[in-house]
Amino acid sequence: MASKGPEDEHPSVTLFRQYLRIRTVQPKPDYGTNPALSSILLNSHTDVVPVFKEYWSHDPFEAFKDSEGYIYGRGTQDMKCVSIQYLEAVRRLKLEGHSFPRTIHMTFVPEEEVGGHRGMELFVQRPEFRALKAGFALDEGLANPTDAFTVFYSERSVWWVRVTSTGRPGHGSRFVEDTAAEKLHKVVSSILAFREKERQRLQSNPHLKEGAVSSVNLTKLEGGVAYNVVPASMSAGFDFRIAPDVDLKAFEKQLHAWCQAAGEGVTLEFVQKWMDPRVTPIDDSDPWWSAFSRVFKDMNLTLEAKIFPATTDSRYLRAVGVPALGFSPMNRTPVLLHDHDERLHEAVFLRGIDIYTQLLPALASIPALPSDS
Ligand SMILES: CSCC[C@H](NC=O)C(=O)O
Ligand SMILES: [Zn+2]
Ligand SMILES: [Zn+2]
Repeated sequence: MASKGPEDEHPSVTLFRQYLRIRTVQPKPDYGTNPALSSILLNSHTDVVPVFKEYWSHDPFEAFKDSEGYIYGRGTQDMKCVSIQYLEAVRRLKLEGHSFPRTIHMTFVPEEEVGGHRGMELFVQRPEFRALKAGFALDEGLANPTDAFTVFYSERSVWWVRVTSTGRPGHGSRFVEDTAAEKLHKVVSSILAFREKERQRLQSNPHLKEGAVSSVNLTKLEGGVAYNVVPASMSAGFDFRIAPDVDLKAFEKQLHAWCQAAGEGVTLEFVQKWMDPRVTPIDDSDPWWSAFSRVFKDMNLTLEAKIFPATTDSRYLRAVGVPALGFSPMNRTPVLLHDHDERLHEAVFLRGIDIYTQLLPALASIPALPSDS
């Protein structure tokens, strides 16, 4: 038989035959026609966050698809969709016989959900990363419930701060002076007042988006041994997300000042402390942005540029000088990352592949730039 359809063929054979169709013929193999130019890096992380299975309508690891076409599963939005969309767009472009001046690399990295410290943070320091010669990167974004797509050009700096207050212990029935709890309460009040100020600033200005103001939440309280023992030490944990225009040195001083104002024996330590916020240019004079945004104009799609409210591996890429945009092609989709019933409609997923199929040629065809030499 000359050619069997893929339906009754072993998938390994199909894959083999697809590989054979890619024209890697010397002396002009089609794996990026101008290796002197910097490459396009398509990054995605493979890890996902845990689930509370009992709150899910379907098993979060079964990839259940309902009768309307919604696919349920941990990672449908964050960000297994994007990994497969990259692969499918590249596969489509290869099957159509395209090749571009710039090489396209895909990285599938671990550990993003716990800070990327043993993932992208290490990888960007490796010679293997430098060998990729990445000139521009795409990484994850967020869904947008409206018709528009969101793209992220920066992100807030994450600071996880543990404030420890020490004071005099004693019997729970007495007015003990200088307790750890009183002083911790003062710091908590100062920080929550800052939180309220930022919340009001966001609420009162419709032009401001979530990522443009700083946020903080009190996420941990630790201390105490018994109801009738005043503890000598108590601590509070805070998750700060600091807007990219904030002077971080000055903000750190402010944190110390709040601790000092609470009294003696109040100290702070950092569990996460990002000090290098970067902004990827999004003006039309920037060739990467110009190519990226032009595709949306040509496809008649609306694009909203924002600051990512949380953190992604893009920060490590930007910090080593690779301009990165956070983009997950999910419009008309509620933001359900890390949530119960995380899901994505198959039509939105498939449309995302179409978008990458337009985006990748545009980015990989940008002619030589001053930054390439
Ligand atoms: C600093 S480690 C935490 C990384 C995590 N990233 C995605 O959710 C976040 O909380 O933003
Ligand atoms: Zn993610
Ligand atoms: Zn996540």
